[in-house]
Amino acid sequence: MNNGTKNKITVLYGSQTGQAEEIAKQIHEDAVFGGYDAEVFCLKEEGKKFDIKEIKCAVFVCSTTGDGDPPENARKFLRTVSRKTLPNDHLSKLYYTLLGLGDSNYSTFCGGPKKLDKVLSLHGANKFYEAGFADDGTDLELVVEPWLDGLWPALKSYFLKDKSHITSESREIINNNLNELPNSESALNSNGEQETSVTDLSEKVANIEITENVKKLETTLLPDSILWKKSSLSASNLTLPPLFPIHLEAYPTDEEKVETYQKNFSFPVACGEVMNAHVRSARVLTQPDAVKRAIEVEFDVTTEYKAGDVIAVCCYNNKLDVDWLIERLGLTKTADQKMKMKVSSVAPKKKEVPPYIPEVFTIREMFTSCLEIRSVIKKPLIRCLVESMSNLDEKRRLEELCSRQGGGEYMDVIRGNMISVLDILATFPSCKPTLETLVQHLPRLQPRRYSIARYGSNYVSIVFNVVQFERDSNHLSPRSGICTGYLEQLLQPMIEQQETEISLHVKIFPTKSNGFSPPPNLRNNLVMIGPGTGVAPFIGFLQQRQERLATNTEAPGCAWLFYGCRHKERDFLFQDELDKFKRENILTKFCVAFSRDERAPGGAKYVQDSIKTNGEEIVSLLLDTDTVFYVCGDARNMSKDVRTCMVELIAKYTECDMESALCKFNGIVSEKRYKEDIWT
Ligand SMILES: Cc1cc2nc3c(=O)[nH]c(=O)nc-3n(C[C@H](O)[C@H](O)[C@H](O)COP(=O)(O)O)c2cc1C
Repeated sequence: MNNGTKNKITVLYGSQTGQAEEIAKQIHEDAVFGGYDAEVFCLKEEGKKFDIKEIKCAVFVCSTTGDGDPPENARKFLRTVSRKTLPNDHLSKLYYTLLGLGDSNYSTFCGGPKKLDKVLSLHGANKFYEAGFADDGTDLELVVEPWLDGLWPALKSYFLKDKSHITSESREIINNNLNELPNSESALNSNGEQETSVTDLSEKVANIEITENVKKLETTLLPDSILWKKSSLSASNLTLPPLFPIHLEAYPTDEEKVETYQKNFSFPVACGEVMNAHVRSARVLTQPDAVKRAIEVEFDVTTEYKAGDVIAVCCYNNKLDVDWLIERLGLTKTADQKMKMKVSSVAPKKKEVPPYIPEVFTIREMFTSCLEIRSVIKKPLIRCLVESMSNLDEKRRLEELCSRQGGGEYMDVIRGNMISVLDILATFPSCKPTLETLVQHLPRLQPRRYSIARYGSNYVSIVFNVVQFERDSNHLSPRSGICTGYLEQLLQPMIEQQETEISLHVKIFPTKSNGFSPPPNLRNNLVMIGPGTGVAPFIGFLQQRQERLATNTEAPGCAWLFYGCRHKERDFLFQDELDKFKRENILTKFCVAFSRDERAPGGAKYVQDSIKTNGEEIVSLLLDTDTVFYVCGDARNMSKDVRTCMVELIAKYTECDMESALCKFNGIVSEKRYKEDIWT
């Protein structure tokens, strides 16, 4: 990749929850490694750290938030460059490319980066490499990796050649790269976009689900063979990704150790300090025979929260996983010694120790609280692991999995089974990576975000389901989700004793708004759709409505909740609270669906069945500009089914075809009257 001369690249990012920022910083690092004179800035630093009019070659990485909006830290930049007083071609000296991040579960896919792309080109900027739009709803890597593979040759051409030819050439590069992947749907069209429609999405999701179920079964039946699955590449020549040297060095120290979580290094999503919140109470909301266990935990807080706010919980890796990893790496003897980390003296300039690694740490603590040891392993780390292997068969298999030719197998075997570095270490005994390799390659352990349910001047509560994964290929105990497993284990003594004498603390912090907050006026009609733990934020919405109603003088709009769970007697969350809200007319309408109970004829199974039953009224609310719809919960099925249901109802009750109904529905979304807070 070394480009010989010091050509200058500026990487600019707009990021709401940190993914675009992370990718931008990686591009910057790779560019420096490749010999470019590279710099990286957040878009909000325009006018302070960089001046867009002075930049000749920029790589933008930008995500989407809210309903197709640019991230908060990109908005001022967009306003600045599109100021009416500026000449139309004021960016004509700028050559740029753009990587957009979005999620096709949302109705305006990649709205933020597409806006940015449009604004840049409207003001005369020239594209030297086709934009890529990556989908967090399926897998960002599907587009990010081939886009990055194409970026370097495109940059090289840009610095060498006549710029006017570059766009079509680079489009070819990225499409060729994408076509190598199993999911050729991801190839970009001539506008560099991935288009999706409501129906495309539900088909795609159905297919993913079927494959996932098959894979789950394979995982359970043939745990040891997932990574050894017969490869079609056994006779192929392989092209491996570049091998980045390890530039970190850990060494023992006698220095004093100060207890900090990830060195108190800031989280991009934070909008306030991390606090060690005291746990006021914890209770299980479901019955013991429920399929999923839902827990509500209440924290004492000093920051005032309001309905619709989201908090982040700092979590820790599972102790069994950490112990196993330490033993597997042969680090048992040194695991509790005080260590420091430095950049090795032979490393290229500008390399640094990850800023979230504490000055003085123990290996055990670092694996517990700093690194994602369970996240899906990425190709650059696999490439590094290859170097550490002595067994040739094992080595070849890992080479296949990280090779360009093995793109399909990587997606299928590694991503499809959520294979982590632990699984690789368990399957390939000759793999012996150093501690430094893992610190350099494993991502930072991220806090997990939860919408607040109940709130008061000095407390908030959140609700979570304990996520259970079937089992692992490495014979460790069945595992839970990282954060929900951590919370469940921590809270268990309090749950069992049903008292608050036990003193527990959890590190939490407030996060930037995601736009999912109740309408400003009580006169607005409110339609809430939240099955399962998706009901949590609506408890806060209803609590706020109750407070407003107590002092209100104007006529309030309606408040309608569609809720769903499996069994009335087992997992009906907040039943007492919701019944009370209904009795007191704070909730004006309440529809509940039970998916696994014997139903009376016509009884609803899913929320969308209840919505259909009330179709005419729902459509009149959709068309009423005083109404806001909120959907919270599962992105894979529920949110898509509800959206399809809304479009079908519009078609039926306004007597139009599906295309015009979809158009009307999209209009409602862009008016920000249909909001979603969904997760996969
Ligand atoms: C609250 C919220 C709203 C979002 N809204 C959209 C959206 O309207 N359209 C879209 O394509 N993606 C949307 N996304 C998906 C993000 O853009 C995607 O997950 C991206 O990878 C996040 O990158 P970031 O961490 O740099 O912000 C949304 C994500 C969140 C959490």
